[in-house]
Formats: sequence, C-alpha cells, structure tokens
Amino acid sequence: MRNFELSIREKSIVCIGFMGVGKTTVGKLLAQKLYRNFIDIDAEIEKEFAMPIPLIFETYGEKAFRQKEKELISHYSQQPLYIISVGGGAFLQKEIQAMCLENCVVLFLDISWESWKDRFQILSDNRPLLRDRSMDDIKQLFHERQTIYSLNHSTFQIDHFEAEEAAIYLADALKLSWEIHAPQR
Ligand SMILES: Nc1ncnc2c1ncn2[C@@H]1O[C@H](COP(=O)(O)OP(=O)(O)O)[C@@H](O)[C@H]1O
Ligand SMILES: O=C(O)C1=C[C@@H](OP(=O)(O)O)[C@@H](O)[C@H](O)C1
Ligand SMILES: [Mg+2]
Repeated sequence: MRNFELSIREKSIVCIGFMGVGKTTVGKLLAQKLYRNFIDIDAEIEKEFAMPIPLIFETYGEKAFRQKEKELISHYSQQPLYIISVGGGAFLQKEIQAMCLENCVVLFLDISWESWKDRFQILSDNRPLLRDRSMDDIKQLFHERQTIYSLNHSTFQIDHFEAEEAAIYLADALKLSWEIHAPQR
C-alpha cells in the first residue's frame, strides 16, 4: 500500500531513539492503547536469523544485520496502522530515514544522558554495541546519535515517565492530533 492514500490517523508510527530508551516497551503498550498491530524490528530480525542479536553480530556481522533491518523496515513502513519499534541504529541508514519520514509518523523517544546512564547495567548484555565499551565511549555515541534522531515528526521527552505513563500520554496526544486533523463534516 502507498501512503499517499493514507490519512495521518492511518499512518504507521515508528518509534526511534537511543538503545534502551524504551522503544520496544512503550511501543508495545502504545499499540495496545490504540488497538494497533505492534512490530519490533529487532525481534523480527532475530526470528529471521533464528538467533539473538549478539550472535547475529558475531556470526554474520553488523552489515548483514543492517541489511535485514532495512528490508524489514522497508516492508513494514509501507503498511498502515502499525506501531513499529526500530533498533536505535536504524536511522543510521539514509534509506530507512527516508522511507519512515515519507510513509509514517516518526516519533522520537528522547532521554537525557543523566537518566539514561542509570539504565546501562540492565542493557549491556544483549546489545553488542554497548559491550566492552567505556562509559565515555558510550556517552560519545549517545551524543553523536542525537543528529539522526533529530529527523522526526514528533519528540517525546521520556525521562520522568514510567513506560505505562508514557504510553497513556502518547496515546492521548496522538488521538487529539487526529481529531484536530479530522476533516470537517
Ligand atoms: N519509561 C521507562 N522507565 C524506566 N525503564 C524503562 C522505561 N521504558 C523501558 N524501560 C526499561 O528499559 C529497558 C530497555 O527498554 P526497551 O523497551 O527494550 O528499550 P529500547 O527498545 O529502546 O532499546 C527495559 O528493561 C525496560 O523495562
Ligand atoms: O543502536 C543500535 O545500533 C542497536 C540498537 C538495538 O536496538 P534497541 O535500540 O532496541 O536496543 C539493536 O537494533 C542492535 O543492538 C543495534
Ligand atoms: Mg528495542
């Protein structure tokens, strides 16, 4: 389906942002609240390779991972009414940026470094790009990545929200924006 046929309320919503900000967790909750289908691109990649992400990186390399990421996002970004959580590195690829910005509503889940760094311990195990790196390196990566995340339609600062609260807020805000965009009767 081509999105020039889709109204704003039919477009899929793509959650972007740094590793661990909550794209998967909040995206899933948001989908429930909006009665939409949810897809987590990382989970789909793991299914396709039949192995967890760190093993995909070790066995096939990051390039193969990025290729599969692009294929899957290319497919899902053209479907209506999804909530799509992509990996934090997806927007490194210009084609992915373009597909998502053109076909979907891109929602950036933003977090400050101060809040993010407290989460590091629970994240590093299954995220190859966080393994064996110093906090200084990760801080640099965090700040470098802000440039790609600045390509979005809407930004939500998540620092002081639990995942459930964030999903409630986002669902309400989206519904309100759809009402405002609704055609006059
Ligand atoms: N708003 C939040 N507040 C606190 N912890 C959160 C929040 N959202 C997610 N988490 C936790 O942070 C970790 C990473 O969340 P996840 O949804 O996998 O992030 P992402 O998909 O952006 O990498 C999980 O353990 C999750 O429970
Ligand atoms: O930022 C990245 O480059 C990555 C983020 C991960 O997803 P999350 O952002 O959901 O952790 C996953 O796609 C992979 O480990 C690479
Ligand atoms: Mg995720």
